[in-house]
Amino acid sequence: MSKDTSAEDPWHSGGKLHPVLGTRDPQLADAQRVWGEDFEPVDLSELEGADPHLEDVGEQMRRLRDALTGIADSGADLAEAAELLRRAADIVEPQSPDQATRLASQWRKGGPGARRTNPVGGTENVIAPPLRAFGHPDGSVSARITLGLPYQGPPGCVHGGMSALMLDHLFGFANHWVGLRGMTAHYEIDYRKPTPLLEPLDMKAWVESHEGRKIWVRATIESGGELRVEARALFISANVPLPGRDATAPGEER
Ligand SMILES: CCCCCCCCCC(=O)SCCNC(=O)CCNC(=O)[C@H](O)C(C)(C)COP(=O)(O)OP(=O)(O)OC[C@H]1O[C@@H](n2cnc3c(N)ncnc32)[C@H](O)[C@@H]1OP(=O)(O)O
Repeated sequence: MSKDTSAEDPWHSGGKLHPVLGTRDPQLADAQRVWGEDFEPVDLSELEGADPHLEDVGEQMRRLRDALTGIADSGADLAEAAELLRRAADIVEPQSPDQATRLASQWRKGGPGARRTNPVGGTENVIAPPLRAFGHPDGSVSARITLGLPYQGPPGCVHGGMSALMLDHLFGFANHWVGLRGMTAHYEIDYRKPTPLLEPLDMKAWVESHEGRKIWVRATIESGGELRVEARALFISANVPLPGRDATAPGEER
């Protein structure tokens, strides 16, 4: 059976998807018409963290990131913090292999790939919000996030590039959730209303159709029940050479 992740997120209580204004709300029956009667979304559960200390460092770095942005006029004394951070960097840097080595290590057979380090959902990446996606039995995926000052574009609003980044990533999950995989080839986005900082954003993405290597996807961002951003993209199934390996073996792309 398909996995119902609704209990893990209060927004999804009852397993009902939040209605999306102005767009079609795809249902399991629709998905089955596209994917066949046997349609069953794949498991999108999170990977276990590699190291609790690494997870903790990521969490503390994000706390700092959020606390530091816009602090300049507050009169805060940052001398001790700067010294502690210098010491932390002095401890970690000598232990960290060069980036090419780490890249190859991520993509070793059975490795995590970029799941824990990507710039959108990676809990080990300080620039990631991090966004967590949930899959639904109707074939869509969703995420809820409240973004703070580090992601500001227009005054009090989310940077449009950040919205585009998050939705592109969610497209990837929408593909994955229904057993497809591709790269963004063409991407269109409409910013319908400003997207606020400091308020929950409800994101949703789904595969609308696919034919051969082409996968058409759609996504939305809502806040306060209002549509803020709508996006459409064409993904093309493609294999990418894996860092540190001679060639991409079939079935080993990620
Ligand atoms: C759980 C995992 C979560 C992770 C989420 C991560 C999501 C991240 C998503 C991304 O960020 S992907 C990174 C950004 N994208 C890229 O870097 C892709 C760069 N582009 C390419 O590598 C190639 O253009 C591509 C592989 C997409 C296609 O090249 P190909 O040489 O394999 O295909 P080709 O150019 O022959 O096109 C195949 C078909 O697609 C069509 N096509 C390709 N690009 C198109 C385009 N831009 N617009 C419209 N149609 C396009 C093309 O016309 C053709 O149609 P027909 O078969 O009908 O002739």
